[in-house]
Amino acid sequence: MTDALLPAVPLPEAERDGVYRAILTRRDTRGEFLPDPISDEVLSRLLIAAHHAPSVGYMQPWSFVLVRDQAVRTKVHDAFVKAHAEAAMMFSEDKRDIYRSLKLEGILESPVNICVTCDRDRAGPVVIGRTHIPTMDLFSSVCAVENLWLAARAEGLGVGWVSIFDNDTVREALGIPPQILPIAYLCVGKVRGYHKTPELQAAGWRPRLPLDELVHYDHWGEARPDSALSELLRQDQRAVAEGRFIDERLP
Ligand SMILES: Cc1cc2c(cc1C)N(C[C@H](O)[C@H](O)[C@H](O)COP(=O)(O)O)c1[nH]c(=O)[nH]c(=O)c1N2
Repeated sequence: MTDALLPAVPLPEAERDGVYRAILTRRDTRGEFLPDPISDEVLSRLLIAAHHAPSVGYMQPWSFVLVRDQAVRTKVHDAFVKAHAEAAMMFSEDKRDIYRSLKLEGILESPVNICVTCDRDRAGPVVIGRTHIPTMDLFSSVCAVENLWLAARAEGLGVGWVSIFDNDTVREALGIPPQILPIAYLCVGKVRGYHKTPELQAAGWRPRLPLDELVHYDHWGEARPDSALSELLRQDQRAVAEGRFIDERLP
């Protein structure tokens, strides 16, 4: 079986920059949603992006439940409120007030919610690439989520992932059958704008970690802080933080 190869050359500069721009300015959006509906044309493009994600054994285990119905969304929101109160008590006292002050969902304000699921039986019991690591199908659905998220950023939309609820309550609200796993509950819509830094970072919850310290060489724990790559990683990360990456760090 042969298939013509596309030339493996970099994308034209503006397109390449656009990919990096989408990645670097993508945000988890919660409090900025506008009620404007999303057109079917845009929604179709987002779903096309999601459907072209990589998947283990080409399983394409995902499905997408589009949720606009207010009654259904209210059930999901109720589940969030309950879990959110429970979650607050799990954090140490010094973090509890910050946690409670964070806006962590846009279920009712966004015009559409999309639940991305995983059908673990979609390609039969034996799947190329899942034979020894059974969770690979779950990760494939997450790849679809990230594709959708980046496409939404390219379209000027916001996406907020909500995972603070009991999954079975959400499954019941959406009528998802027992053999299908809800993977991601996404709030999608037009937004007033994107925060420049992740909200949890701005709130002092956690900083972005130094990338060069997350890279190991040949063996776990083997660091090369003085290598040329480590220095580049530090410079590139600084350039991202200062908004100079696309202008200064791409050739
Ligand atoms: C699997 C998973 C689950 C969640 C999230 C993300 C992911 C990947 N995030 C969003 C998360 O807080 C956010 O991605 C990080 O704080 C980084 O911010 P940016 O995405 O870069 O804006 C998220 N955000 C939120 O407000 N409520 C939530 O329940 C969740 N759940």
